[in-house]
Amino acid sequence: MERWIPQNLLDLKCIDGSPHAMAGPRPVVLSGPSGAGKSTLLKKLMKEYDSIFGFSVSHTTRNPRPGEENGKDYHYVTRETMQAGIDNGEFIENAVFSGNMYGTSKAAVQDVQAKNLICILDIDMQGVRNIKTTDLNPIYISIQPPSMEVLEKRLRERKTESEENLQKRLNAAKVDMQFSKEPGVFDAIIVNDNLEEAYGQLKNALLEEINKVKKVNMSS
Ligand SMILES: Nc1nc2c(ncn2[C@@H]2O[C@H](COP(=O)(O)OP(=O)(O)O)[C@@H](O)[C@H]2O)c(=O)[nH]1
Ligand SMILES: Nc1ncnc2c1ncn2[C@@H]1O[C@H](COP(=O)(O)OP(=O)(O)O)[C@@H](O)[C@H]1O
Repeated sequence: MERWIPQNLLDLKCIDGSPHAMAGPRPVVLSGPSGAGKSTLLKKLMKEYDSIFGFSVSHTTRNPRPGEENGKDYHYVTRETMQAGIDNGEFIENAVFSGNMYGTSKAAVQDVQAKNLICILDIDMQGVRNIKTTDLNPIYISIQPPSMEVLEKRLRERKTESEENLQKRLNAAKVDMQFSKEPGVFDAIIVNDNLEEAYGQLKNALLEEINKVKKVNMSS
């Protein structure tokens, strides 16, 4: 078994032991406004391809929603714990969204890559900007709602947010929708109107990486 000492981000690619090898398939970043359907789509993907994709479990200071599990949806932590982890260099990126801290720890990505799975990150646009300064080299996919009106309706019907939080998310969504139009930021932009169609587009965007993993799995 290869001993792993994560010293810097480069090591995240070195699960086969070779220092600069593009060992596994590329990770996948899903971004887009809160309520656009990122969780819904990635859960569908992980259900259909459970031996191919693994979720990078972020840390957050927000409270768990009913049905969410610590360690599965997020690692729920206090601000003090999160800040200590950041100060200690344990995070690849971190951001404040709607008043709460969120971040991807090195361990979250490492856990998935150590299983030779494609690591999926669900992160906001600050996370996208920050990941772009690292050498993680993921495929960037933006999930967008068909309109602000539909987004608001879906967020309200999800019934997870207070009115104040909902407004914060809608304001952030406007900025996010502009950001997604910046050329070169995303490899694919998927408008989640009809869920099945959006899911089909997502699978299509990831087909090459899915096939890479299938090939490796078949030969091992
Ligand atoms: N930068 C960054 N953003 C994250 C991370 N985890 C989640 N987010 C983003 O934080 C935002 C709020 O997430 P959440 O509270 O789960 O609400 P939801 O997106 O409405 O379900 C979303 O845009 C997520 O993509 C992370 O580790 N880093
Ligand atoms: N294509 C769709 N049509 C209708 N409702 C959808 C669609 N995609 C997602 N939803 C619903 O919209 C809400 C927001 O989706 P969610 O996956 O939680 O978004 P995000 O993770 O981007 O915040 C959820 O209640 C979800 O069931």
